Amino acid sequence: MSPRAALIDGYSFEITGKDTAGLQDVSKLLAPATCVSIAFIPNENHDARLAAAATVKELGFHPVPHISARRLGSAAELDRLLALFVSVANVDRLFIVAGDPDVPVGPYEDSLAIIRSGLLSKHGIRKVGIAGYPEGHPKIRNGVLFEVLQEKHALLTAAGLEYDITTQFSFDAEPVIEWIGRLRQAGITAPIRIGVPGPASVKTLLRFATICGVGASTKVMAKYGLSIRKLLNTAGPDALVAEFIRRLDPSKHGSVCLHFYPFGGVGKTAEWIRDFLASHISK
Ligand SMILES: NC(=O)C1=CN([C@@H]2O[C@H](COP(=O)(O)OP(=O)(O)OC[C@H]3O[C@@H](n4cnc5c(N)ncnc54)[C@H](O)[C@@H]3O)[C@@H](O)[C@H]2O)C=CC1
Ligand SMILES: Nc1nc(=O)c2c([nH]1)NC[C@@H]1CN(c3ccc(C(=O)N[C@@H](CCC(=O)O)C(=O)O)cc3)CN21
Repeated sequence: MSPRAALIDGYSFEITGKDTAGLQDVSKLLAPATCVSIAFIPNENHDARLAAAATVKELGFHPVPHISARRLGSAAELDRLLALFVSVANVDRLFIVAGDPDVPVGPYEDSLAIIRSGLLSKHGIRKVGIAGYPEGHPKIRNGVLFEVLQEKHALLTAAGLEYDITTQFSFDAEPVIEWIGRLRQAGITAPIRIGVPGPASVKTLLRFATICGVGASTKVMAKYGLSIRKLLNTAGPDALVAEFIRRLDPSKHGSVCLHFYPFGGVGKTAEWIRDFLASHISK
């Protein structure tokens, strides 16, 4: 494997319950033991999330269920859900996020509340993923995001839990590279998974950008190959990933790899990864 492919080697992948059959179809294209996250989206229930985790495990991958703090009704619900993830899919890692609701439906306001609950250790969780926002968050001030990141670092480290940071997807490498540099300067050495979109139509990418609160200036859209006059065109992360390969320096930016958000296109994303690795392996 060339150093150019090192960024993509160790990549992770994200699905929803509805992508399970699609993942089965392309499972041979993905590296064994890939971390596959299961998003906690509002129109799916726990049964769908559990079935997805079980399939991910059966296919030889590591299931990484998302836990959305604000969408949980009670501590008992979280306790039961974690027990089920362990029993149906041997889950030992989770991605903990606050979630999009403006008002929490139950007792957990944010991901720190889940980390503090003690339930992770109770269920044998050893690795935790948390979110990072190189371009900020529409509802959370940058100062708060940074303080919370440092608090999570302190709490997770003190609890003896390994953790990594997955970034919100982005169409622009510049702010992501800058943000990684700032984190490293602040002494945060955790592995970072850079969120990148899989290949999808311009229409799909813009719809998900809206759903997830990700902005895209005209300049950034043009650089990524997104034209609002050509909504049916497909745009892939080729140039974005090439820029990361060109500019990331392991001695300065530490452990960094890619996290793919396929936005419904699990097959297309898996093929993109296979083709990318094939074209970089000998270079
Ligand atoms: N990056 C990802 O893959 C995903 C991101 N999200 C987004 O995550 C956001 C924050 O999650 P974390 O980074 O875990 O934050 P967090 O749990 O670390 O919270 C940081 C601070 O922001 C506040 N906050 C969190 N969510 C909020 C919301 N929806 N509205 C207003 N204030 C909020 C919290 O009260 C806390 O003060 C969610 O709002 C959502 O937009 C949701 C699912 C997946
Ligand atoms: N703010 C925010 N919320 C999230 O839930 C989220 C992020 N950001 N960033 C990255 C990932 C992407 N995730 C998502 C978000 C929504 C769907 C979703 O709603 N899917 C719908 C289809 C929506 C559509 O096609 O318009 C579905 O039914 O699968 C899937 C994955 C979860 N994550």
